[in-house]
Amino acid sequence: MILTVTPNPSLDRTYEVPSLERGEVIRATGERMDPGGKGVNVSRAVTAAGQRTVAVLPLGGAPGALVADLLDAQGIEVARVPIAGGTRSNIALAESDGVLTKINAPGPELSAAEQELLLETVREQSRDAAWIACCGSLPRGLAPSWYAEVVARAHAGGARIALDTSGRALLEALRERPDVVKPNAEELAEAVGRPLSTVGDAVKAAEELRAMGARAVLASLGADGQLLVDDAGAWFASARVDAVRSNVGAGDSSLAGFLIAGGSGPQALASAVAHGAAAVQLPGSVMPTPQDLDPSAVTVTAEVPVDRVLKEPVS
Ligand SMILES: O=P(O)(O)OC[C@@]1(O)O[C@H](CO)[C@@H](O)[C@@H]1O
Repeated sequence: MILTVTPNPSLDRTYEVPSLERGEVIRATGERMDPGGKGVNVSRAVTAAGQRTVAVLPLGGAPGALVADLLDAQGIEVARVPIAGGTRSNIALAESDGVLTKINAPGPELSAAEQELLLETVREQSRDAAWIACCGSLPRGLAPSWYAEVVARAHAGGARIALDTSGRALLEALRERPDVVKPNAEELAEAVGRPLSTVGDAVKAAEELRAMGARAVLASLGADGQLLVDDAGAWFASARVDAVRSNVGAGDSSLAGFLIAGGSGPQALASAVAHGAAAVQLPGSVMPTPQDLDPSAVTVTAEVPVDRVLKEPVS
C-alpha cells in the first residue's frame, strides 16, 4: 500500500479564459473542480494504476467536505483528520495559448490538538504502508521541521519515505534521510542556493542534496526530462510529448509512477517519466490510467547529457 500525506490539501478550481487582462472582468469559457494537493494527486494516480492507496488529509469546512466527496466518487480511501479551519481553494487560470497562472492559498491554521491528531493518523495508517509519500506545502501551525518528524517516525516503523516539498521543510527533513526526494528544477536550485543552466548543474545539485541526507533524488526538469541520482549513480530519462495540455499535477503523477514501479532504479525512473509525460497531455490535473501511458516514447540512459543546456534554466 502507498500512503500519501498531504498536510495542506486543496479544492483545485480551474477556469479556462481567453487571456488574462489585469483589472478586467474575465468571462471564463470553461471551469472544472478537482480534489487537489500533491499527495492527493499521487493517490489519484496510484488508484488509476489499480494499486491500493490511502490519503491522509486534514479537511475542514465546505471545501473540505467537497474534496472528501470528490475523492469518494473516484474510489480513493481517505483517512480524514477533521479540522476547524476551512480547506483552501487553489485557483488555476488556463489561457487559450496554454499559459497557466496558479494562485495557491496559504491554507487553514492547524491547532495543537489537530497537529497531534494528524501525526497520530499518519502513525496508525503507516502500519501496512510500503511507501509513505509526504507531499506539498505545510499549512500554518505546522513547523518547518514537521516533515523531518514524519520521516523519523516512518523509518522507526519500517516504511520508506518519498518527500516532495520545498524550502525549509525540505532542508530540515534531509537530516532524517528520506529515501527519495522529488524536487523540480526551481526547488532544486533553491535548495542549493544557485542557478541551474545545464543538466550537469542539476546532477551536481542533486548530489549536494544527497550529501545533506537524501538517499535518492528524483529531479524533474520540465520539458528536459528527469534525473535519478542515488547510490548506484545517475540516470537521465526523457519522453516524447506531442502536445502539452496542462502541467498541473504532472510532477505528482511522476512520483506516483516512480513508487508504483518499486521506487528505485532506472525502471522506476522510466515509469516516472512515462506517467509525467502522459499527465501533461491530459486536461487539468487529470491523472493517467495505464491506457494513457506510452512506454515506447521514453528513453533512459546512464550517459547523462551533462553539457545539455536546459530549455527552462533556473536563474
Ligand atoms: O501549495 P502546494 O502544497 O505546494 O501545492 C498545491 C498544488 O498546487 O499542488 C498540486 C499540483 O502539484 C495541486 O493539486 C495543488 O493545487
